[in-house]
Parts: sequence; C-alpha cells; structure tokens
Amino acid sequence: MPRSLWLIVGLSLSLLVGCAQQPAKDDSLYQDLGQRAGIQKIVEGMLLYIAQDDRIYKYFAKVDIVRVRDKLVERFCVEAGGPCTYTGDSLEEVHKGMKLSRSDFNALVEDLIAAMNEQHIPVTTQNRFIARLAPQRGEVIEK
Ligand code: HEM
Repeated sequence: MPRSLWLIVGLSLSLLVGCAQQPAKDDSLYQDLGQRAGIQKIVEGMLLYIAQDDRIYKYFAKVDIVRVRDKLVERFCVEAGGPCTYTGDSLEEVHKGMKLSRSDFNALVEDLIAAMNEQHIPVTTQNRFIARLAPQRGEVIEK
C-alpha cells in the first residue's frame, strides 16, 4: 500500500476511535422543545404564570427577573441536551433559605406545564422534560 494511503487509513481509523469514545449527544428533547428560542418562550410563559400564582409568587416578588429568566433558559437548555452552558449558581445555593416545600415545587411544575401547553408542546415531550427536572427536587426543596 502506498505511504499516502496508509496515512488516510490511519487518520480514518483515529477518527472512528474518536467518535466511539465520544458518542453523539442525544439532543432530541432539545429539538422537540423548539431549540433555544422555544425554551425561552416556555421559560417566559412559566414566569408569567408564576406572576399570577398566589401559591408561589411571593418567592419571586423581589428577584432580578431578567437574570432568573436567562439562567433558567440556560439550565433548561442543558437539561434538554442542547448546546448550552449553565453559568448560574448551584441549585442548592440559589434556593437556600427559601425553605421550599413539595407543594411549592409542584406549583412551579404546574406553571411550567401550563406554559408548555400554550406552546403546543406534545404531552410526551412535556413528560420527558419533567422527568429530567424531577430528580433535582432534592437540591431545591427544604433548603
Ligand atoms: C427543578 C426545579 C428548579 C430548577 C431547575 C430551578 C432553577 C433555578 C435557576 C437556574 C435559578 C437562577 C440561578 C441563578 O440566578 O444563578 C433559580 C432561581 C430561583 N428559583 Fe428556582 N428552580 C427550581 C425550582 C424552584 C421552585 C420550586 C421555586 C419556588 C417555588 C423556585 C424559586 C426560585 C427563585 C425565587 C429564584 C430567584 C432567586 C434569586 O435570584 O434570589 N425555584 N432557579
């Protein structure tokens, strides 16, 4: 085999090995939520529902809502498998001192569902997304 061909075979093999070591990330949920623009609409919708939600509005009354919106979009994007980086603080740190309960958590999830319904996100997609958020409840409540 000519030397140049060896080089090509070698390079192709190393590419294959590289791919095998780093499997392509599954971003189907990110796509189904409408990518970053779709996620931003969902977050903004959720915050609007929260603003009308007497159960949990009190927690948000004095926050920097633009920052919370931006960090939530990043966070949800990462959770959905999208190409984003979360630059906010840890969930434990952020929610420390709020003493959130399970009911508070459920109320926020209800507002999130309302926002996803408004964006016509199919229920199967909604359930996939909520299944990724649910395990984080422990980092958020009773802190
Ligand atoms: C899995 C569920 C949750 C996630 C992933 C989440 C995520 C976040 C993120 C990313 C931020 C912004 C962080 C930053 O500024 O660096 C934030 C802030 C906040 N979250 Fe949550 N959160 C969750 C549940 C809740 C619940 C249930 C409540 C209350 C009912 C809540 C109330 C707040 C408030 C009030 C802030 C603003 C804090 C501040 O800026 O002082 N969160 N959350």
